[in-house]
Amino acid sequence: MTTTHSFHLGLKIGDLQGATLAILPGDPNRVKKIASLMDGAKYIFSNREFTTWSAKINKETVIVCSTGIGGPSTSIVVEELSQLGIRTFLRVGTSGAIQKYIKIGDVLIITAAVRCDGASQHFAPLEFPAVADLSCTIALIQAAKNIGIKSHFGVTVSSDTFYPGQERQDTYSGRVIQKLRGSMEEWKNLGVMSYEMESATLLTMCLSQGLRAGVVTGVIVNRTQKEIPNVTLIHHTEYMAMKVAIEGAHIILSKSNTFLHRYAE
Ligand SMILES: O=P(O)(O)O[C@H]1O[C@H](CO)[C@@H](O)[C@H]1O
Ligand SMILES: O=c1cc[nH]c(=O)[nH]1
Repeated sequence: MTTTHSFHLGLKIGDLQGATLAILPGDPNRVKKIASLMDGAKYIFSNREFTTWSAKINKETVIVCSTGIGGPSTSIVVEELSQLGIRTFLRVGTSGAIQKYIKIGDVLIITAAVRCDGASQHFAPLEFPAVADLSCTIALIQAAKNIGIKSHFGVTVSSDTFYPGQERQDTYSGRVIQKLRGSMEEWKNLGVMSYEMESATLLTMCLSQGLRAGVVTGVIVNRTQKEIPNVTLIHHTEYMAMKVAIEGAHIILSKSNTFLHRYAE
């Protein structure tokens, strides 16, 4: 199915100039920053939490579009951009580490997500795994290496809420419902790296519909030490994750990368 105008993103097919890859930050304020790190950054449209710019990598158009926070708005972005021709999605976001060995400022390449969201269940039953595309994951790992950033790869939990779903106790009510008490310790013991809020929806949607998706997040807090991130540490970490996403896009679009192309075709 194709459409000429998207209801939420406000995009027309011509705006994409044949782009097949989109970089998806959560925060609309990150869109211009990401596009400006590439060639020919151009504002396209903004509506609600969805801001869209385009830019070029090696003369090929790449779309940068914010998802807002959480699965429901992410699912809208993936649906409307895939209707307009996008086939590869790279999420770039922030996350809270739950393993002691992960430091603030490290980047996490997400291979799979624990589906503690609601939106992904509208696309595939819970037994279906939220797994990243292998070629995107390899490209992001290579990208972090090229840039010289410390990266880890593994699983994240995607939660619908920032506070109780990630077992934060220091809240207005101080209450975490019984079902979620001890959940952080459990994920930690199972080797999960982090919490964030969109990957499960993105990865489930893409894997179940023949689309490619990869995820890189910058670690802005370590939950084994602290509940709330320190805002002064966020910008550098965000910047490093953005650099990895752009370099990853570069690798994915590079025609000389025969291994990735053979794998993806
Ligand atoms: O920085 P972004 O991409 O928004 O990602 C993380 O930050 C938000 C919560 O503060 C959630 O969207 C979470 O997934
Ligand atoms: O702890 C964190 C940090 C960023 N985003 C999240 O969802 N959780």
